[in-house]
Parts: sequence; C-alpha cells; structure tokens
Amino acid sequence: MTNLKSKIENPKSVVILGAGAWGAALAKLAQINGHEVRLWSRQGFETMAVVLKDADIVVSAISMKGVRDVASLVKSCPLSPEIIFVTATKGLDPQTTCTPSQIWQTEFPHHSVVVLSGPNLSQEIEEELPAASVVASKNLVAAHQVQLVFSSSRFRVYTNPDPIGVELGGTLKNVMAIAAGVCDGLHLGTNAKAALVTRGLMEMVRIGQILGAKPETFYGLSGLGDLLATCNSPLSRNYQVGYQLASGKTLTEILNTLPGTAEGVNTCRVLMQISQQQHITIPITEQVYRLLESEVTPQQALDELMLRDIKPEYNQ
Ligand SMILES: NC(=O)c1ccc[n+]([C@@H]2O[C@H](COP(=O)([O-])OP(=O)(O)OC[C@H]3O[C@@H](n4cnc5c(N)ncnc54)[C@H](O)[C@@H]3O)[C@@H](O)[C@H]2O)c1
Ligand SMILES: O=P(O)(O)OC[C@H](O)CO
Repeated sequence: MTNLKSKIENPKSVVILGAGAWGAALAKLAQINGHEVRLWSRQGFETMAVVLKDADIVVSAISMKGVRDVASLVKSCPLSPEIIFVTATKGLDPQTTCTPSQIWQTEFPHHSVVVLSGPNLSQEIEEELPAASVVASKNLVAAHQVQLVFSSSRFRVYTNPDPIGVELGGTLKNVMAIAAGVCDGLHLGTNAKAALVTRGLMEMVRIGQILGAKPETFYGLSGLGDLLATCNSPLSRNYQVGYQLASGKTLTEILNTLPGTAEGVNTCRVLMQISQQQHITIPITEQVYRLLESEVTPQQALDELMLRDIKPEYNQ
C-alpha cells in the first residue's frame, strides 16, 4: 500500500493514444499528478515515433475500431523494452472477438499490459468530481505503477489481478446500458430497471466465466460499479442509444448525432457471434441485438424478455 501524500517522487513520461473524450480526461488526470503527458491522435501533426520517444507508459484510449491499426503502428516504432501498455478501450474486436488487452498483449508479448476500467463517465472526471477505477494486470507491479500515475484525491484507483474480468466488466455493461436506456425511454419504472440491471449482471457473469474471467470481478467497480453509472446516466452514449431508440429514432439517426463512440452497438454484435459459437444463453443481449438490427420494436423486445420460460433464479 502506498500513502497518496508521498506519491509523486518519480514522474513518468506518459503517452495517451486517442484524443477523444476519454483520452483527454486521462491526460488531465496524469498531468495534474505532475507527469509529463503527450497526446497522440490520428489528426495530429506529430508522428507516432516522435510522440513515443522516451515513453514509460503508453495508454490507449482509442475506440475499438482503431485499436488493431494503432497497435501495429506502435509496433513499427522504436520502443523501450520497459514500456507498460495500458488499455482503456471498452470493446471487442469484430474479426477475432479478442479484447483490446489481448490485441496489445499479442502485439507486445514481452511487455506488461494493464487494463484500466471502472465507472468513469469522462465529463464528470473532467469536472473533477470524485470517482474510482481499477487497473488490472497479470503483472501487479506494472498495475501498481499505473495506479500511482492516475491516483489522486479526486480519482481513487484500485489494483486487481484479473485483467480479462475487469476488461469484460467495462465492455459487457455497454450492452446493458443500451437496454437500460430503452427501459427508461419506455418509462417502465424503477422495478423494471432493477430487474434488468440485476439479470444483466448475471448475463455478464455467464459470458465472462466462459471467456476466462473470475465471477467475483463482476461484483466490483468495473462490473456492477460501471453498470450502475452507465445504466443510470444520460451522459452515457450507450444509454442514449437505447433511450433514443425507445423514442422511435433509427440507429443511423442516433449515431449521426451522438457525441463520440457507443461501443455497445459493436459489442452486442460480437457477443451474438460468441454466444452462437459457445452456446451461451444471453437473452437481454439478444433482444438488444434484434432491436439494433430493427428486427423488433422496443415493446416487442420487452415482451420477448417477460414471456421467456419461467425458471429458478440461479439457473439459465
Ligand atoms: N468517454 C468516456 O466516458 C469513457 C470512459 C471510459 C472508457 N471509455 C472508452 O474509451 C474508448 C474511447 O472512448 P471516447 O469516449 O474517448 O470516444 P471518442 O469517440 O470521443 O474518441 C475516440 C478516439 O479514438 C480515435 N480513433 C477512432 N478510430 C480510430 C482509428 N481507426 N485510428 C486511430 N484512432 C482512432 C478517435 O480519433 C478518437 O481520438 C471507448 O472504447 C470507450 O468505451 C470511454
Ligand atoms: O458514454 P459511454 O456509454 O461510453 O460510457 C462511458 C464509460 O464507459 C462509463 O464508465
């Protein structure tokens, strides 16, 4: 354990890849702590090689669709063998169904990869409201280094030894946030929302266990915590997708005006591939998928869920 008051004895050179909402908020957190921070974006003027020079920690806050290309670009640059990679993306690769940390670890097998995830709506972080998050890695020394970079009196960071669980907690909840937006958009009430989020958490645990996560991780900040934040906040882009679908807008109309990325749309499609390959029962995700594909209306999706076979609570 480290006393926060004595923390900035060793400032790091931190590179943030992606200057979107989350990249900018993470850059601010590290800067406030006295670290040297450089931001790379595909619209920027500096080359990746120049930005990465002398970096200690490289944080990816790129949307899922860009992770593979950006990781290969980083690989083409000269790098110190000591660099720690941090991934803050909440998505799944549609081609391989891999998580972002699996992509980074495959590209950089000899480097430590740390997952950063938690209930972290970027606008609230930018406003310096208090929040907590998790850094997870098989290498807990590396996770602790990243914990020191971001921890402050406004941002409390915990370490965790289950990177795939922490990563999937943040990724799978985006699909549930779309469903929660629909629930609120249809004015279904507090009981319905509680049922949806609780059953959604069970669905997340079921998928997560098959993909190698520890079930208990989903009851922490990156699973339950992020569900509570994202399923209840109009600041969440995923929640907004669901809310606006319930009001009758098409997905194309919604995505055309959404500020930034709603990863749950792509994640839902990838989860349908995984559930078919692995025979996992994911009824809420399936209805969100059918809604996104315009196969059902929000009301029909609700009816399908309510009229499923009755069963014990702790059984599929
Ligand atoms: N905004 C939040 O509150 C928040 C919080 C935690 C995690 N996240 C996650 O962080 C990731 C980024 O979210 P965001 O809110 O910053 O999204 P954003 O849309 O604001 O920014 C996305 C960033 O990715 C870059 N990008 C996209 N495709 C790219 C490509 N092909 N090549 C290079 N760069 C590319 C964009 O240029 C931009 O810098 C998402 O996976 C999201 O789920 C977001
Ligand atoms: O705006 P969203 O829906 O991508 O949510 C942002 C973060 O994941 C909340 O933790």
